[in-house]
Amino acid sequence: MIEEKGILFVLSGPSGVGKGTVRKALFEKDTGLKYSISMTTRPIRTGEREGTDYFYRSKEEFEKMILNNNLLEYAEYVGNYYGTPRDYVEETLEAGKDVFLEIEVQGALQVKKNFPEGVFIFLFPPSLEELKNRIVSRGTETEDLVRNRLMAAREEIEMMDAYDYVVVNDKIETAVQKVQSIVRSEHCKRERVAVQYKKILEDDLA
Ligand SMILES: Nc1nc2c(ncn2[C@@H]2O[C@H](COP(=O)(O)OP(=O)(O)O)[C@@H](O)[C@H]2O)c(=O)[nH]1
Ligand SMILES: Nc1ncnc2c1ncn2[C@@H]1O[C@H](COP(=O)(O)OP(=O)(O)O)[C@@H](O)[C@H]1O
Repeated sequence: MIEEKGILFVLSGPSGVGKGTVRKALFEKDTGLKYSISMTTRPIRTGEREGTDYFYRSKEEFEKMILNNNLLEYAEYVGNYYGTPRDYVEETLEAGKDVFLEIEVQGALQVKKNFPEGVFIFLFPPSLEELKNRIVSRGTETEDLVRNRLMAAREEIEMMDAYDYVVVNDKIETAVQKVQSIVRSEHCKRERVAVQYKKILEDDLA
């Protein structure tokens, strides 16, 4: 019996494309995926909870974690740090469970260096116009920041080639279904490898 490790799935894409929205809808379904809760220095928002949405830490605590190599990746994003705790990801994968990260593009590219066997999904806006509408309608950004985010989005979109899959986030439910299909299809790939390996062992014994 071969011990199967879990699969690391990474959902990423430009700010405002709908990563958080798609991830939340995905986790309402029974996928068996384990969500890796990130560490951040940004202030907690009303309705959020420590240890559910994020682990909220001071800048000093976060920088200590960087120095101790406790983060699989981290990025500075709009003045705050965000990072993925290394132990949770490694231990969960080791236990044979799949891990799901929802992170911005710089972080996803760092993960790809450490975990090239991960499955990288790029969430793509239906158009730049719609991306702008989503950033504006969320109402969290000033006009200048909206412009900065759109400029950053153009650069982020250029990174798309580094990803295994691209999902257009037109209708939320369709995008979620596509991500679910990717998860299922990756399971089938692993199963195929496992079956082939088993067959080789049996052939050797025959
Ligand atoms: N690199 C990295 N990005 C993260 C992490 N956790 C969340 N993010 C990203 O940080 C960005 C800002 O997240 P947040 O402050 O929750 O705001 P919102 O998602 O824009 O409402 C989003 O693009 C998240 O996907 C992480 O652990 N690492
Ligand atoms: N498929 C979609 N259609 C319309 N609006 C969407 C869709 N997905 C997300 N949104 C909206 O776009 C805004 C940005 O979504 P959010 O999940 O915060 O993006 P991100 O996490 O990528 O920054 C939110 O107001 C959200 O409700």
